[in-house]
Amino acid sequence: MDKKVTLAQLKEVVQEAYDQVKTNTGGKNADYIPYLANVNKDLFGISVCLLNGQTIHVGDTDYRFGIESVSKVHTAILALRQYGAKEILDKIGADATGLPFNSIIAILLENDHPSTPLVNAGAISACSMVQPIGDSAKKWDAIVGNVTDLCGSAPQLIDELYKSESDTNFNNRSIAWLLKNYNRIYDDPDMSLDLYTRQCSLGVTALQLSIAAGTIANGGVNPVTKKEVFDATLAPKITAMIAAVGFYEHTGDWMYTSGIPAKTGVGGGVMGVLPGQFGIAAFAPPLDGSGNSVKAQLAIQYIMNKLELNVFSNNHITVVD
Ligand SMILES: NC(=O)CC[C@H](N)C(=O)O
Repeated sequence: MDKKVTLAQLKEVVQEAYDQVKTNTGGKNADYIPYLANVNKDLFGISVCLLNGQTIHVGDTDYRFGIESVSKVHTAILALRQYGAKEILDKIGADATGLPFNSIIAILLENDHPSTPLVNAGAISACSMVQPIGDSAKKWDAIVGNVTDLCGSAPQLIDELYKSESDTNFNNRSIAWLLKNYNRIYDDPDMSLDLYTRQCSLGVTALQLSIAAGTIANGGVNPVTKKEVFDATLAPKITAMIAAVGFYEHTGDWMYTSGIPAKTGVGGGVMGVLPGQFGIAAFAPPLDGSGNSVKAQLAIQYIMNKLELNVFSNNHITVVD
């Protein structure tokens, strides 16, 4: 069913979601990365990017927060661009782990396979694959350039977060070297881990993330800059990965209750992709027990349900003047 909504009606729904969720006090900031524990817990913003490039934003959508695991999507796209869909499936995979994002057991259970670029193991593996192999500075330029193209503007490294995370990422160090043991790291393990840690420390806004989501929803063409960032054939691949594991061990519950493939990060960001319709992002630091922003989840669920949209239904909206 195709439903016509005006931009004003859509704005009203986003504003309602914001008003309903703003006072929620559930969850708490990530504290295993010291920087994140100190971010203002009351920050909250929602941004929607339509495929004609219009954006709707409410709340703190210009605040730069740590992109964290949402960056896994961006770098998976870069790896897909550089290697193609088949090689990424063979070398990393596109599977759900059903386990927490930083699980070591998942690597062992999957016969040494990192499962997907959207959990820590696969993301470190993806960073190792970024070309040119062996050149950390050029790899970093490629990672940042790709994030910039997807978001339509540049991210900024949050130095304090990078330092905080580098000083405490012992679990990820184990993952990098375990993967090396299984020949699943395709460059120097310490360099690959450092690139991963640095990309997680990029500061982005909810507005930027909604544009990145809009680029995926729009088949690889950035709706705002109109630049073709990646080939349209890769869009369903990356969305399939997000749908399979975007909320880690709670991905099934998330898809069931929200109907939108979305990826979370412990900085409090969530980025959702509704193919052919829009990209959405919400940001609020307090997290549930699995590291997913409580308010961002509620806000996106509210909007999807209110508009009666679902990636598994036949409902569409057309935004009219
Ligand atoms: N879920 C996340 O956002 C985790 C990202 C964080 N940089 C980590 O590796 O632990």
